Amino acid sequence: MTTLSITGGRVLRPDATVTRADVLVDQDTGEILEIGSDLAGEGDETLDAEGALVTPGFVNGHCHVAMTLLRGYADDKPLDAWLQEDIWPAEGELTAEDVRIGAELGLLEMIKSGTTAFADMYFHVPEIAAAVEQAGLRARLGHGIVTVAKDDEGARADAETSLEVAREYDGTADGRISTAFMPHSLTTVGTEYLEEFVPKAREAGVPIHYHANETADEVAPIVEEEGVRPLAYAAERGMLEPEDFLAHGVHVDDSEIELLAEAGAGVIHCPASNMKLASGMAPVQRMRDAGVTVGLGTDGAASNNDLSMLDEARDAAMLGKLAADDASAVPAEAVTEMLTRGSADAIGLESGRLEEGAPADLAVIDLETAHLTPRHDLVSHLAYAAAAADVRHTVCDGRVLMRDREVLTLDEVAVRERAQEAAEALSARASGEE
Ligand SMILES: CSC[C@H]1O[C@@H](n2cnc3c(O)ncnc32)[C@H](O)[C@@H]1O
Ligand SMILES: [Zn+2]
Repeated sequence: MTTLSITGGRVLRPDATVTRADVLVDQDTGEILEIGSDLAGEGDETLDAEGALVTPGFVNGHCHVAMTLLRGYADDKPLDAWLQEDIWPAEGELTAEDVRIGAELGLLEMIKSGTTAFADMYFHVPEIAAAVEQAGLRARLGHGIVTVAKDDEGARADAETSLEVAREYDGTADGRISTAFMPHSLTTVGTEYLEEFVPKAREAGVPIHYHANETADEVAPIVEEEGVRPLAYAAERGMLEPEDFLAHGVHVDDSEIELLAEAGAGVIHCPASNMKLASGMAPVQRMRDAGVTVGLGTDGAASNNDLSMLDEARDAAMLGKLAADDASAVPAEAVTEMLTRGSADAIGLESGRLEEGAPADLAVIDLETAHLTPRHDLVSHLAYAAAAADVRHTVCDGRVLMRDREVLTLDEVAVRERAQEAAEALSARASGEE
Protein backbone atom coordinates (compact mmCIF):
# COMPACT_ATOMS: atom_id res chain seq x y z
CA MET A 1 0.00 0.00 0.00
CA THR A 2 1.25 3.50 -0.88
CA THR A 3 0.19 6.24 1.49
CA LEU A 4 0.03 10.02 1.64
CA SER A 5 -0.17 12.00 4.87
CA ILE A 6 -1.38 15.56 5.13
CA THR A 7 0.08 16.81 8.37
CA GLY A 8 -0.05 19.64 10.89
CA GLY A 9 -3.28 21.24 9.73
CA ARG A 10 -6.80 21.82 10.97
CA VAL A 11 -9.39 19.55 9.41
CA LEU A 12 -12.95 20.52 8.48
CA ARG A 13 -15.22 17.62 9.46
CA PRO A 14 -18.69 16.81 8.04
CA ASP A 15 -20.40 18.24 11.16
CA ALA A 16 -18.78 21.64 10.38
CA THR A 17 -16.37 21.38 13.33
CA VAL A 18 -12.67 22.03 12.81
CA THR A 19 -10.10 19.95 14.69
CA ARG A 20 -6.32 19.80 14.67
CA ALA A 21 -5.53 16.51 12.90
CA ASP A 22 -3.47 14.72 10.27
CA VAL A 23 -5.08 12.87 7.37
CA LEU A 24 -3.73 9.54 6.13
CA VAL A 25 -4.68 8.45 2.60
CA ASP A 26 -4.41 5.08 0.84
CA GLN A 27 -3.22 6.11 -2.61
CA ASP A 28 -3.98 2.70 -4.11
CA THR A 29 -7.69 2.82 -3.28
CA GLY A 30 -7.88 6.64 -3.31
CA GLU A 31 -9.63 6.60 0.08
CA ILE A 32 -9.05 8.28 3.44
CA LEU A 33 -7.60 5.69 5.83
CA GLU A 34 -7.54 7.68 9.03
CA ILE A 35 -7.98 11.18 10.45
CA GLY A 36 -6.15 11.54 13.76
CA SER A 37 -3.10 12.75 15.58
CA ASP A 38 0.54 11.82 15.00
CA LEU A 39 0.13 10.37 11.51
CA ALA A 40 3.06 12.45 10.23
CA GLY A 41 5.47 9.54 10.04
CA GLU A 42 2.99 7.19 8.40
CA GLY A 43 2.89 8.46 4.84
CA ASP A 44 5.19 7.46 1.98
CA GLU A 45 4.50 10.97 0.70
CA THR A 46 3.73 14.00 2.88
CA LEU A 47 1.94 17.30 2.33
CA ASP A 48 2.56 20.08 4.83
CA ALA A 49 -0.67 21.59 6.21
CA GLU A 50 0.90 23.69 9.01
CA GLY A 51 -0.99 26.97 9.29
CA ALA A 52 -3.65 25.66 6.92
CA LEU A 53 -7.18 24.30 6.77
CA VAL A 54 -7.74 20.88 5.21
CA THR A 55 -11.17 20.87 3.55
CA PRO A 56 -13.00 18.48 1.27
CA GLY A 57 -12.15 19.34 -2.34
CA PHE A 58 -14.76 21.70 -3.72
CA VAL A 59 -17.40 20.23 -6.03
CA ASN A 60 -18.50 22.38 -8.97
CA GLY A 61 -21.97 21.03 -9.69
CA HIS A 62 -22.55 22.76 -13.02
CA CYS A 63 -19.98 23.92 -15.54
CA HIS A 64 -19.13 24.17 -19.23
CA VAL A 65 -15.41 23.84 -18.64
CA ALA A 66 -14.20 24.52 -22.19
CA MET A 67 -15.98 27.89 -22.15
CA THR A 68 -12.82 29.32 -20.57
CA LEU A 69 -11.88 30.08 -24.20
CA LEU A 70 -14.86 32.48 -24.27
CA ARG A 71 -14.02 34.23 -20.98
CA GLY A 72 -14.54 37.95 -21.58
CA TYR A 73 -15.69 37.32 -25.16
CA ALA A 74 -19.19 38.74 -24.55
CA ASP A 75 -20.31 40.41 -21.33
CA ASP A 76 -23.12 42.57 -19.99
CA LYS A 77 -26.09 40.98 -21.76
CA PRO A 78 -29.04 38.89 -20.54
CA LEU A 79 -29.01 35.13 -21.15
CA ASP A 80 -31.00 34.93 -24.36
CA ALA A 81 -29.22 37.76 -26.21
CA TRP A 82 -25.84 36.61 -24.89
CA LEU A 83 -26.37 33.05 -26.17
CA GLN A 84 -28.02 33.93 -29.49
CA GLU A 85 -25.93 36.96 -30.51
CA ASP A 86 -22.49 35.98 -29.22
CA ILE A 87 -21.95 32.60 -27.59
CA TRP A 88 -23.72 30.21 -29.95
CA PRO A 89 -22.21 31.77 -33.11
CA ALA A 90 -18.73 31.52 -31.53
CA GLU A 91 -19.35 27.94 -30.35
CA GLY A 92 -20.27 27.11 -33.94
CA GLU A 93 -16.61 27.77 -34.78
CA LEU A 94 -15.13 25.66 -31.95
CA THR A 95 -13.09 22.66 -33.05
CA ALA A 96 -12.50 19.49 -31.04
CA GLU A 97 -8.94 20.75 -30.44
CA ASP A 98 -10.30 24.06 -29.09
CA VAL A 99 -12.51 22.18 -26.65
CA ARG A 100 -9.50 20.15 -25.45
CA ILE A 101 -7.46 23.34 -24.95
CA GLY A 102 -10.33 25.17 -23.23
CA ALA A 103 -10.96 22.17 -20.98
CA GLU A 104 -7.29 22.02 -19.96
CA LEU A 105 -7.36 25.70 -19.10
CA GLY A 106 -10.51 25.23 -17.03
CA LEU A 107 -9.10 22.18 -15.25
CA LEU A 108 -5.91 24.08 -14.47
CA GLU A 109 -7.99 26.84 -12.91
CA MET A 110 -10.06 24.32 -10.96
CA ILE A 111 -7.02 22.56 -9.52
CA LYS A 112 -5.47 25.90 -8.55
CA SER A 113 -8.66 26.92 -6.75
CA GLY A 114 -9.20 23.63 -4.83
CA THR A 115 -11.92 22.05 -6.97
CA THR A 116 -11.58 18.28 -7.22
CA ALA A 117 -14.85 17.30 -8.93
CA PHE A 118 -17.31 18.86 -11.33
CA ALA A 119 -20.31 18.20 -13.56
CA ASP A 120 -20.00 19.39 -17.15
CA MET A 121 -22.34 19.83 -20.10
CA TYR A 122 -20.77 20.53 -23.49
CA PHE A 123 -19.89 18.98 -26.84
CA HIS A 124 -16.73 17.19 -28.09
CA VAL A 125 -16.97 15.32 -24.78
CA PRO A 126 -14.21 12.80 -25.72
CA GLU A 127 -11.78 15.76 -25.65
CA ILE A 128 -13.03 16.84 -22.24
CA ALA A 129 -12.75 13.27 -20.95
CA ALA A 130 -9.15 13.07 -22.20
CA ALA A 131 -8.31 16.32 -20.43
CA VAL A 132 -9.93 15.08 -17.20
CA GLU A 133 -8.02 11.81 -17.45
CA GLN A 134 -4.75 13.75 -17.72
CA ALA A 135 -5.51 16.45 -15.12
CA GLY A 136 -6.64 13.89 -12.51
CA LEU A 137 -9.95 15.38 -11.39
CA ARG A 138 -13.27 13.60 -10.92
CA ALA A 139 -16.11 14.54 -13.26
CA ARG A 140 -19.64 13.77 -14.36
CA LEU A 141 -19.62 14.55 -18.07
CA GLY A 142 -22.28 14.77 -20.72
CA HIS A 143 -23.09 15.95 -24.24
CA GLY A 144 -25.58 18.85 -24.21
CA ILE A 145 -28.53 18.41 -26.57
CA VAL A 146 -30.21 21.32 -28.34
CA THR A 147 -32.98 20.40 -30.79
CA VAL A 148 -34.45 23.83 -31.58
CA ALA A 149 -33.47 25.07 -35.04
CA LYS A 150 -32.56 21.49 -36.09
CA ASP A 151 -34.47 19.17 -38.39
CA ASP A 152 -35.68 15.86 -36.98
CA GLU A 153 -32.62 13.97 -38.20
CA GLY A 154 -30.22 16.47 -36.63
CA ALA A 155 -32.19 16.61 -33.39
CA ARG A 156 -32.28 12.82 -33.02
CA ALA A 157 -28.58 12.54 -33.85
CA ASP A 158 -27.79 15.04 -31.08
CA ALA A 159 -29.86 13.08 -28.55
CA GLU A 160 -28.24 9.81 -29.70
CA THR A 161 -24.80 11.36 -29.20
CA SER A 162 -25.71 12.31 -25.64
CA LEU A 163 -26.82 8.72 -24.92
CA GLU A 164 -23.77 7.18 -26.58
CA VAL A 165 -21.35 9.45 -24.72
CA ALA A 166 -23.11 8.65 -21.44
CA ARG A 167 -22.85 4.91 -22.07
CA GLU A 168 -19.28 4.92 -23.38
CA TYR A 169 -17.55 7.14 -20.83
CA ASP A 170 -19.27 6.06 -17.62
CA GLY A 171 -16.64 4.58 -15.28
CA THR A 172 -13.62 5.61 -17.37
CA ALA A 173 -10.42 7.26 -16.06
CA ASP A 174 -10.17 4.59 -13.34
CA GLY A 175 -13.74 5.35 -12.30
CA ARG A 176 -13.15 9.09 -11.92
CA ILE A 177 -15.41 9.88 -14.87
CA SER A 178 -19.13 9.25 -14.62
CA THR A 179 -21.75 10.55 -17.02
CA ALA A 180 -25.28 11.85 -17.43
CA PHE A 181 -27.80 12.35 -20.24
CA MET A 182 -27.94 16.12 -20.75
CA PRO A 183 -30.79 17.88 -22.56
CA HIS A 184 -29.71 21.54 -22.59
CA SER A 185 -33.00 22.85 -21.14
CA LEU A 186 -36.74 22.38 -21.09
CA THR A 187 -37.21 25.04 -23.80
CA THR A 188 -34.33 24.15 -26.15
CA VAL A 189 -35.18 20.44 -26.45
CA GLY A 190 -38.53 19.46 -27.98
CA THR A 191 -41.05 17.47 -25.93
CA GLU A 192 -41.02 14.60 -28.44
CA TYR A 193 -37.27 14.12 -27.96
CA LEU A 194 -37.54 14.19 -24.17
CA GLU A 195 -40.33 11.61 -24.35
CA GLU A 196 -38.32 9.34 -26.63
CA PHE A 197 -34.89 9.62 -25.04
CA VAL A 198 -35.42 10.05 -21.29
CA PRO A 199 -36.60 6.40 -20.95
CA LYS A 200 -33.48 5.32 -22.89
CA ALA A 201 -31.29 7.24 -20.45
CA ARG A 202 -33.06 5.43 -17.59
CA GLU A 203 -32.34 2.10 -19.28
CA ALA A 204 -28.69 3.13 -19.55
CA GLY A 205 -28.75 3.84 -15.80
CA VAL A 206 -27.44 7.40 -16.03
CA PRO A 207 -28.86 10.53 -14.38
CA ILE A 208 -30.34 13.45 -16.26
CA HIS A 209 -28.89 16.94 -16.00
CA TYR A 210 -30.37 20.09 -17.56
CA HIS A 211 -30.80 23.85 -17.16
CA ALA A 212 -34.20 24.75 -15.68
CA ASN A 213 -36.08 27.83 -14.45
CA GLU A 214 -33.05 30.01 -15.06
CA THR A 215 -34.90 33.10 -16.35
CA ALA A 216 -38.50 34.29 -16.18
CA ASP A 217 -38.55 34.21 -20.00
CA GLU A 218 -37.90 30.50 -19.92
CA VAL A 219 -40.78 29.77 -17.51
CA ALA A 220 -43.53 31.71 -19.32
CA PRO A 221 -43.68 29.71 -22.60
CA ILE A 222 -43.92 26.38 -20.75
CA VAL A 223 -46.74 27.68 -18.57
CA GLU A 224 -48.50 29.09 -21.65
CA GLU A 225 -48.06 26.06 -23.90
CA GLU A 226 -48.23 23.20 -21.41
CA GLY A 227 -50.42 24.74 -18.71
CA VAL A 228 -48.04 23.65 -15.94
CA ARG A 229 -44.91 25.01 -14.28
CA PRO A 230 -41.59 23.83 -15.84
CA LEU A 231 -40.69 21.39 -13.07
CA ALA A 232 -44.14 19.77 -13.21
CA TYR A 233 -43.54 19.42 -16.96
CA ALA A 234 -40.13 17.88 -16.24
CA ALA A 235 -41.59 15.49 -13.65
CA GLU A 236 -44.28 14.39 -16.13
CA ARG A 237 -41.48 13.50 -18.54
CA GLY A 238 -39.61 11.46 -15.91
CA MET A 239 -36.83 14.01 -15.47
CA LEU A 240 -37.11 14.52 -11.72
CA GLU A 241 -35.77 11.32 -10.22
CA PRO A 242 -33.52 11.30 -7.11
CA GLU A 243 -30.36 10.98 -9.24
CA ASP A 244 -31.29 13.90 -11.53
CA PHE A 245 -30.02 17.44 -11.02
CA LEU A 246 -30.85 20.73 -12.62
CA ALA A 247 -28.84 23.90 -12.94
CA HIS A 248 -30.13 27.26 -11.67
CA GLY A 249 -33.67 26.82 -10.29
CA VAL A 250 -33.96 30.60 -9.98
CA HIS A 251 -37.65 31.04 -10.81
CA VAL A 252 -39.17 28.15 -8.86
CA ASP A 253 -42.44 28.60 -7.01
CA ASP A 254 -43.56 26.81 -3.83
CA SER A 255 -45.17 23.95 -5.77
CA GLU A 256 -41.91 23.33 -7.62
CA ILE A 257 -39.84 23.48 -4.43
CA GLU A 258 -42.16 20.85 -2.99
CA LEU A 259 -41.80 18.73 -6.13
CA LEU A 260 -38.00 18.91 -5.90
CA ALA A 261 -38.00 17.98 -2.23
CA GLU A 262 -40.40 15.06 -2.73
CA ALA A 263 -38.50 13.80 -5.77
CA GLY A 264 -35.07 14.12 -4.12
CA ALA A 265 -33.66 15.73 -7.27
CA GLY A 266 -30.77 18.17 -6.80
CA VAL A 267 -30.48 21.84 -7.67
CA ILE A 268 -27.17 23.45 -8.55
CA HIS A 269 -27.22 27.10 -7.60
CA CYS A 270 -25.02 29.32 -9.81
CA PRO A 271 -25.11 32.72 -8.10
CA ALA A 272 -22.38 34.51 -10.09
CA SER A 273 -23.89 33.57 -13.45
CA ASN A 274 -27.38 34.48 -12.21
CA MET A 275 -26.17 37.91 -11.10
CA LYS A 276 -24.09 38.63 -14.19
CA LEU A 277 -26.86 37.71 -16.64
CA ALA A 278 -29.40 39.39 -14.31
CA SER A 279 -31.39 36.13 -14.36
CA GLY A 280 -32.69 36.57 -10.81
CA MET A 281 -32.17 35.37 -7.24
CA ALA A 282 -32.75 31.69 -6.47
CA PRO A 283 -34.71 31.03 -3.26
CA VAL A 284 -31.84 29.04 -1.76
CA GLN A 285 -32.90 29.29 1.87
CA ARG A 286 -36.48 28.28 1.05
CA MET A 287 -35.24 25.29 -0.98
CA ARG A 288 -32.94 24.20 1.85
CA ASP A 289 -35.72 24.64 4.43
CA ALA A 290 -37.94 22.40 2.30
CA GLY A 291 -35.25 19.70 2.25
CA VAL A 292 -34.03 20.13 -1.33
CA THR A 293 -30.41 19.06 -1.96
CA VAL A 294 -28.71 22.26 -3.11
CA GLY A 295 -25.17 22.41 -4.49
CA LEU A 296 -23.09 25.14 -6.05
CA GLY A 297 -21.74 25.63 -9.56
CA THR A 298 -19.87 28.26 -11.50
CA ASP A 299 -21.63 27.71 -14.84
CA GLY A 300 -19.21 28.52 -17.69
CA ALA A 301 -16.37 31.02 -17.44
CA ALA A 302 -18.10 33.23 -20.03
CA SER A 303 -20.92 34.08 -17.60
CA ASN A 304 -19.00 34.16 -14.32
CA ASN A 305 -16.07 34.95 -15.30
CA ASP A 306 -13.93 32.52 -13.28
CA LEU A 307 -14.17 28.95 -12.05
CA SER A 308 -13.37 29.60 -8.38
CA MET A 309 -15.80 27.82 -6.07
CA LEU A 310 -14.67 30.00 -3.16
CA ASP A 311 -16.00 33.02 -5.06
CA GLU A 312 -19.21 31.08 -5.65
CA ALA A 313 -19.55 30.32 -1.94
CA ARG A 314 -19.27 33.95 -0.97
CA ASP A 315 -21.70 34.97 -3.73
CA ALA A 316 -24.19 32.30 -2.60
CA ALA A 317 -24.13 33.58 0.97
CA MET A 318 -24.50 37.21 -0.03
CA LEU A 319 -27.19 36.67 -2.68
CA GLY A 320 -29.05 34.18 -0.48
CA LYS A 321 -29.45 36.83 2.22
CA LEU A 322 -30.61 39.42 -0.28
CA ALA A 323 -33.12 36.99 -1.85
CA ALA A 324 -34.54 36.10 1.57
CA ASP A 325 -34.33 39.69 2.85
CA ASP A 326 -32.77 38.12 5.92
CA ALA A 327 -29.13 38.37 7.05
CA SER A 328 -29.38 35.02 8.83
CA ALA A 329 -30.29 33.21 5.58
CA VAL A 330 -27.71 30.97 3.86
CA PRO A 331 -25.15 31.16 6.70
CA ALA A 332 -21.52 30.09 6.49
CA GLU A 333 -22.21 26.46 7.54
CA ALA A 334 -24.86 26.14 4.81
CA VAL A 335 -22.57 27.54 2.16
CA THR A 336 -19.71 25.29 3.25
CA GLU A 337 -21.99 22.28 2.97
CA MET A 338 -23.28 23.35 -0.47
CA LEU A 339 -19.69 23.87 -1.66
CA THR A 340 -18.69 20.33 -0.73
CA ARG A 341 -21.15 17.51 -0.05
CA GLY A 342 -24.23 19.45 -1.20
CA SER A 343 -22.87 19.51 -4.74
CA ALA A 344 -21.43 16.01 -4.43
CA ASP A 345 -24.78 14.58 -3.30
CA ALA A 346 -26.65 16.49 -6.03
CA ILE A 347 -24.43 15.18 -8.83
CA GLY A 348 -24.17 11.69 -7.34
CA LEU A 349 -20.59 11.51 -6.09
CA GLU A 350 -19.31 10.13 -2.79
CA SER A 351 -16.82 12.94 -2.29
CA GLY A 352 -17.31 16.20 -0.39
CA ARG A 353 -16.64 14.91 3.11
CA LEU A 354 -13.47 14.23 5.10
CA GLU A 355 -14.02 10.97 6.98
CA GLU A 356 -12.52 7.49 7.03
CA GLY A 357 -13.47 5.51 3.92
CA ALA A 358 -14.44 8.61 1.91
CA PRO A 359 -12.70 9.45 -1.37
CA ALA A 360 -9.44 11.29 -0.70
CA ASP A 361 -10.48 14.46 -2.53
CA LEU A 362 -9.27 17.48 -0.57
CA ALA A 363 -7.82 20.97 -0.65
CA VAL A 364 -5.38 22.60 1.76
CA ILE A 365 -6.06 26.31 2.31
CA ASP A 366 -3.30 28.57 3.57
CA LEU A 367 -4.54 30.59 6.54
CA GLU A 368 -1.41 32.65 7.11
CA THR A 369 -2.47 35.66 5.05
CA ALA A 370 -3.64 39.15 5.98
CA HIS A 371 -7.20 38.62 4.77
CA LEU A 372 -7.59 35.43 6.87
CA THR A 373 -6.33 37.08 10.09
CA PRO A 374 -7.51 36.82 12.86
CA ARG A 375 -8.93 33.30 12.89
CA HIS A 376 -12.08 33.42 15.00
CA ASP A 377 -14.01 30.96 12.88
CA LEU A 378 -12.56 28.95 9.99
CA VAL A 379 -15.96 28.02 8.56
CA SER A 380 -16.70 31.74 8.33
CA HIS A 381 -13.35 32.26 6.58
CA LEU A 382 -14.12 29.53 4.05
CA ALA A 383 -17.51 31.02 3.21
CA TYR A 384 -16.69 34.71 3.28
CA ALA A 385 -12.98 35.47 3.11
CA ALA A 386 -10.84 32.73 1.52
CA ALA A 387 -9.88 33.05 -2.15
CA ALA A 388 -8.60 30.78 -4.91
CA ALA A 389 -4.99 31.94 -4.44
CA ASP A 390 -5.04 30.69 -0.83
CA VAL A 391 -5.14 27.06 -2.00
CA ARG A 392 -1.75 25.46 -1.25
CA HIS A 393 -2.30 21.80 -2.23
CA THR A 394 -5.02 19.90 -4.11
CA VAL A 395 -5.53 16.12 -3.92
CA CYS A 396 -8.00 14.00 -5.88
CA ASP A 397 -8.48 10.24 -5.57
CA GLY A 398 -5.42 10.19 -3.30
CA ARG A 399 -3.18 11.73 -5.97
CA VAL A 400 -1.48 15.08 -5.45
CA LEU A 401 -2.59 17.33 -8.32
CA MET A 402 -1.05 20.51 -6.91
CA ARG A 403 1.78 20.75 -4.36
CA ASP A 404 2.79 24.13 -2.94
CA ARG A 405 0.79 25.91 -5.67
CA GLU A 406 2.54 24.01 -8.48
CA VAL A 407 0.13 22.01 -10.63
CA LEU A 408 1.73 18.62 -11.29
CA THR A 409 -0.57 17.13 -13.91
CA LEU A 410 -0.72 19.98 -16.43
CA ASP A 411 1.99 22.30 -17.74
CA GLU A 412 0.56 25.65 -16.64
CA VAL A 413 2.58 27.89 -18.98
CA ALA A 414 1.97 25.71 -22.03
CA VAL A 415 -1.77 25.44 -21.28
CA ARG A 416 -2.08 29.22 -20.94
CA GLU A 417 -0.14 29.87 -24.15
CA ARG A 418 -2.15 27.35 -26.17
CA ALA A 419 -5.40 28.79 -24.81
CA GLN A 420 -4.45 32.36 -25.70
CA GLU A 421 -3.59 31.31 -29.28
CA ALA A 422 -6.72 29.19 -29.69
CA ALA A 423 -8.95 31.97 -28.32
CA GLU A 424 -7.46 34.55 -30.70
CA ALA A 425 -7.94 32.26 -33.70
CA LEU A 426 -11.49 31.44 -32.60
CA SER A 427 -12.35 35.09 -32.23
CA ALA A 428 -10.99 35.83 -35.73
CA ARG A 429 -13.03 32.97 -37.24
CA ALA A 430 -16.19 34.03 -35.40
CA SER A 431 -15.89 37.60 -36.63
CA GLY A 432 -15.29 36.42 -40.19
CA GLU A 433 -11.68 37.64 -40.30
CA GLU A 434 -10.38 34.21 -41.30
C1 LIG B 1 -25.21 22.37 -25.66
S1 LIG B 1 -23.86 22.33 -24.58
C2 LIG B 1 -24.25 23.49 -23.29
C3 LIG B 1 -24.64 24.87 -23.79
O1 LIG B 1 -25.04 25.64 -22.70
C4 LIG B 1 -24.68 26.98 -22.96
N1 LIG B 1 -24.73 27.77 -21.76
C5 LIG B 1 -23.71 28.31 -21.07
N2 LIG B 1 -24.17 28.97 -20.00
C6 LIG B 1 -25.51 28.82 -20.02
C7 LIG B 1 -26.55 29.25 -19.18
O2 LIG B 1 -26.34 30.00 -18.10
N3 LIG B 1 -27.80 28.92 -19.48
C8 LIG B 1 -28.08 28.19 -20.59
N4 LIG B 1 -27.13 27.76 -21.43
C9 LIG B 1 -25.87 28.07 -21.14
C10 LIG B 1 -23.32 26.84 -23.59
O3 LIG B 1 -22.94 28.01 -24.25
C11 LIG B 1 -23.53 25.64 -24.50
O4 LIG B 1 -23.98 26.03 -25.75
ZN1 LIG C 1 -24.99 26.26 -17.73
